[in-house]
Amino acid sequence: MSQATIGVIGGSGLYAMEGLTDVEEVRLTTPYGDPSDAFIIGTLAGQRVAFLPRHGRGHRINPSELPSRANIHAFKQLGIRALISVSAVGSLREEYAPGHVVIPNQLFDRTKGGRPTTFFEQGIVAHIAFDKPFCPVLTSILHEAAVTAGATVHMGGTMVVMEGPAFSTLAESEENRRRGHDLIGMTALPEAKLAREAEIAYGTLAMVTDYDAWHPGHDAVTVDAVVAVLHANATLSQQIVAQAVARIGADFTSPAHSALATAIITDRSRIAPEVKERLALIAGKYL
Ligand SMILES: CSC[C@H]1O[C@H](OP(=O)(O)O)[C@H](O)[C@@H]1O
Ligand SMILES: Nc1ncnc2[nH]cnc12
Repeated sequence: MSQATIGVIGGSGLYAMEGLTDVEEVRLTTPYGDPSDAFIIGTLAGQRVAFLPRHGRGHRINPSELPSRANIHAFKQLGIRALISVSAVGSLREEYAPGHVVIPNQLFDRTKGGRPTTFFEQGIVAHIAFDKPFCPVLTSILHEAAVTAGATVHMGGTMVVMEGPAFSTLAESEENRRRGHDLIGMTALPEAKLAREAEIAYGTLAMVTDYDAWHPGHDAVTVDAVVAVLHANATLSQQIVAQAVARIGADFTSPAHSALATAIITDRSRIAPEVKERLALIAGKYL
């Protein structure tokens, strides 16, 4: 079975990773269905890295339909300890301009409740701590990497995750600003929550592509405008990822790696064998 220590999940505009050597393509299956696509595993900065395009090659899967449990389960099968998410985001703040990079430190859930958000169900209950939804260790590595790559980068910010796929109305965009949110996207949840349940450190490299709907001096967001900014910054995002990979050593540790130690509340003697089997990879050592 192929193994890697660092995962990269590419969002809009990032469907392949440059600079990988000794590349293999791996298709995985999981108890939660198939991941978004085959994984591309290769060596970057001396480390085995597994890349997955979140929306599939050709961008076929919408944010509500993403198989996030399958994706995270498959990263866990590969042995991933740090997962870098690259995401295209709208900005809700003047200072976070299109072309800039933001490393968010908070999430606010405005999805509509249809996305499976946990591995722990149907006979087992776990409540993970999620006050810090992004791994602080990985977050600071991503920040350093972005500085080194020469990006205009902002550390911190709250990303609101909306359901989509339509972009926000003007009223919604203004309300998100009144609430103090800084960025908007459609995919970081439940992905970040599931990564935490799987004890994988998770951090987001947010590529600002637009000012959403609120900015009086900018047109409403369109896919064409988002893609144009992403294309202009494609090399930059790849360089940041490469810099981050080089900084995530073999000894990388994160508080996320023990997230389940105090989270499972169910009486172990009452967990059915088939439930234990389904969760063997995610939580076996605690069951
Ligand atoms: C193409 S604009 C909207 C689309 O882009 C973002 O995707 P990702 O987070 O995977 O980069 C956003 O969440 C929407 O899915
Ligand atoms: N304005 C926006 N709203 C939601 N997701 C986005 N991804 C990129 N721009 C976005």
